[in-house]
Amino acid sequence: MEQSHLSTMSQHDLSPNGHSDKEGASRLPSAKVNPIVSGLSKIRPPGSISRLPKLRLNSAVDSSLLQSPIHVGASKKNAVCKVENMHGAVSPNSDKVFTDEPVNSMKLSQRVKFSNLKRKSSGESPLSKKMKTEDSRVAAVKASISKKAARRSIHKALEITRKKAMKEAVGNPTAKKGISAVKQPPRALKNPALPMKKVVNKATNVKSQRTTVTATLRNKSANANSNLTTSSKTNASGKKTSSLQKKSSESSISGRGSGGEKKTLRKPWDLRGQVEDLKGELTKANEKGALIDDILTRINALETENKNIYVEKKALTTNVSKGQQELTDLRQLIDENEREFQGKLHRLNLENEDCKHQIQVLQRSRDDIDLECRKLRREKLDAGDHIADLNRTCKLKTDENFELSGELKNLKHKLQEVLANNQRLHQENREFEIDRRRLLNDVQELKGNIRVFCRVRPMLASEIQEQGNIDHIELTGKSINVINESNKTLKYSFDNVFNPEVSQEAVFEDIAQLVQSALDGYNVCIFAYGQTGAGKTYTMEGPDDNTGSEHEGIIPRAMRLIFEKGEEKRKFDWNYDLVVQHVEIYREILQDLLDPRGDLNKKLEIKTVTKSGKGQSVWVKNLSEHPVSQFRQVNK
Ligand SMILES: Nc1ncnc2c1ncn2[C@@H]1O[C@H](COP(=O)(O)OP(=O)(O)OP(=O)(O)O)[C@@H](O)[C@H]1O
Repeated sequence: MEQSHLSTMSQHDLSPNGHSDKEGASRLPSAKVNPIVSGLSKIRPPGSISRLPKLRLNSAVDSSLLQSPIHVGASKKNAVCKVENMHGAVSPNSDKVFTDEPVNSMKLSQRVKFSNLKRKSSGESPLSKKMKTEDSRVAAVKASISKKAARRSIHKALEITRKKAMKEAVGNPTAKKGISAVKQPPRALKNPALPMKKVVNKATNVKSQRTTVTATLRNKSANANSNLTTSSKTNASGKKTSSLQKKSSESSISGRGSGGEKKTLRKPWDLRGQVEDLKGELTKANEKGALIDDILTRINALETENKNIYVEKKALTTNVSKGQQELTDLRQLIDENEREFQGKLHRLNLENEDCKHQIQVLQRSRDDIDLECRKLRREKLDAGDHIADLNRTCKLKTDENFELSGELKNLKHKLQEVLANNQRLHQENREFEIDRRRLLNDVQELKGNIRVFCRVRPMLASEIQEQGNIDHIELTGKSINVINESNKTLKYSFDNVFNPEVSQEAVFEDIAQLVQSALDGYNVCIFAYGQTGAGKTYTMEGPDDNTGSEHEGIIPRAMRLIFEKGEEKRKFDWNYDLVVQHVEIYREILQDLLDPRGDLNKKLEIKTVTKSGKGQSVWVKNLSEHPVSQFRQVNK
């Protein structure tokens, strides 16, 4: 039954909020296994001994003592404490010290965090080292309160207390009052939650009561009932003391001891027996007092330890807060770094894809280049063969060139001779040209500067149909014989007479010399005269319909000859600039036929300019000029 009570109390004490919370206990399995850690983890401020938790000891306390609600005091070092069996939830097989002090939930949660941090951390952090140190200290404290050590301390204290009590009992005559005081339980001891300072005060009262009991034993003559009555007057506990005294008396009559043992009923006159009983109780009280002294000593040690742990835990808490803040900062930094890393990773993946694509393109290009290289190597081999052939050919050509160089030298020499000869011929040609011009001009002058040709056109089909053949005109060389109506022959002589069968080319042969005279720098005028339909237009220009170059008239043929003669003269360093003017005189009115504006009202005037030594030059004022360099420009 004691053990089951212990288990229940342990679970309740370890709840995070200090109440009977099984759920809270279940969340803290480690606290269940080692409850002293939780009790010590609740750090008290230095000097607050009144709030220290009550300690529960293990089987070092006698079972009868635990069952009996006897409160005793011990005088060792004037330290007083109490032990109650009602809270002595100590396991007989356990060396652990328990406390019913509510455990601070925050501290426990912090401890759980420490454990979590310790588990999460792969290395040995300073916090985990501190926790390990704390656990080792707790283990040391538990070991110090081992069963054997407690028994030795209790026996020693009881021995000392017994001797002191016997000495005082012999010399104290007022023992009768103390008997009732011994039986009187202090009010503070009924309340397990009383502060430790009050417990100490009550224990001081118990000490004085124990001294009184010793005095009573020394007298050996006091009446138990009367003593019990008298002690109620001197006891500071008042009414409660009287009630306890009555309980003690009844207990004595009923014959059962406080430890549940069966006691022998003492007769009222059996003072010796009663003294023996009191001695036994005194012995037990002394044992309890020694035990209390030992416990107080350990309490002081634990308080000191508690203070140190408090300071350490405060420092650890500060360090943990800093560590948590650092951990939070590190996590934020890790998150930022992770986001940045993810962004960089994404960019790198994209770049990687681009690189892969570029690599594929480059690989294809490399394959193409390899193919091209193989092709070029083959071409190189072919080119090598070709170069060899070319070298051979070049060598042959070099030899040939050497031979040709000799020939070239000879040719150059000949060329020099030809050039000299050409120069000579050129000079001769110039002289010949001058002679030719002079002779041509003489011929033209001999022929006459004004020459008249007569051209008889053939009869048209319509004329033949209307008039038939004409037989009254006879052509004889350079004259025409006309038989008039009186049958008289009239002879007309000309520089030349062209019969109807003479072609345009034949007519132009005589005209061509005049063109040469014009190119030689002489003024030439060719015009046709005759009645309507005589054939002037045909002779000068050609037929209306384009029937071919053989029917071209004098003007186109003269123009072609001018350009041809000009090109020939260029070979002999002659340069000609040709301009064209085209004017029509109709009814004494001049008309510019090449006027680009087509101004028919433009007034043209024939002017004559006298040049010194060159006679007169005729020109038409306001007549447009058109430079030409090719025949097709004028044959439109
Ligand atoms: N030598 C020729 N051979 C063949 N046909 C010719 C010859 N001369 C003129 N004719 C023809 O005679 C016709 C009249 O000729 P053309 O128009 O040249 O006369 P014209 O003197 O210019 O007349 P007009 O003064 O009225 O202009 C034309 O049909 C032309 O083809």
